[in-house]
Amino acid sequence: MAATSRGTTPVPPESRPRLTVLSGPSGVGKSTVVAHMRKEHPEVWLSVSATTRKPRPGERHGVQYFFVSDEEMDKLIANGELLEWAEFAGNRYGTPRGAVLQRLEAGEPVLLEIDLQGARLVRESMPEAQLVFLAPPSWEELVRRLTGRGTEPPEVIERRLAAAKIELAAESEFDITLVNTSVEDVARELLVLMDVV
Ligand SMILES: Nc1nc2c(ncn2[C@@H]2O[C@H](COP(=O)(O)OP(=O)(O)O)[C@@H](O)[C@H]2O)c(=O)[nH]1
Ligand SMILES: Nc1ncnc2c1ncn2[C@@H]1O[C@H](COP(=O)(O)OP(=O)(O)O)[C@@H](O)[C@H]1O
Repeated sequence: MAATSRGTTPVPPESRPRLTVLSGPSGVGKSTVVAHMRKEHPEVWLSVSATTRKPRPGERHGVQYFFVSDEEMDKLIANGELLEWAEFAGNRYGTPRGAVLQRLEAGEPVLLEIDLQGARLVRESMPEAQLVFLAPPSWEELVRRLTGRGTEPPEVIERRLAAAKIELAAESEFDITLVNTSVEDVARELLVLMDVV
């Protein structure tokens, strides 16, 4: 039989790594943990979402997000191009479907960093996905991190903290909770959960 490269041979569904979803309140440290994890394990594929949020200083189109207009987001939704999408604190965010399915089919570990509403939608459409909740060591520490990041004005912080209360109350819907006390520890635990180490 002719040899086929790994990239072109779909891995049978039963031996594919599961899709992993990481959720948790804004400011808990999701991006920090994921960046730490991918520094040592770049093979972990992180989906890049589309968002109508404006870029923060230093954020680049196609890296942290695909920054799209309201009209472009309308089209992505209407054309069924998103695996899930949700409105969070006044902006829309969605996961491009095609890239995620391709990576899973190729047998690569895939990570989505999305909000609670998105995690619930993934649970419905892909029940085999594992849902991981990243929790802060305390409410006070969450407020400190979100405020200390200095990327949002006070009214946006208020909105995100209001969302955080709802998200923290939904922790039990997740398969596992990791408390973000140490970035290194959480990154390692996630790699274990994703079968990468
Ligand atoms: N449902 C959904 N949520 C997303 C997506 N991308 C990002 N989010 C979530 O949207 C929320 C706000 O993200 P962002 O504005 O980048 O703020 P940050 O997470 O506090 O840095 C976070 O909970 C993200 O996990 C997506 O594609 N779908
Ligand atoms: N374990 C931790 N201990 C202390 N500070 C942390 C920790 N994890 C993240 N941070 C800090 O908290 C802030 C929010 O982290 P970030 O990764 O942007 O959160 P999220 O992506 O969940 O919104 C950042 O300033 C980050 O440096």
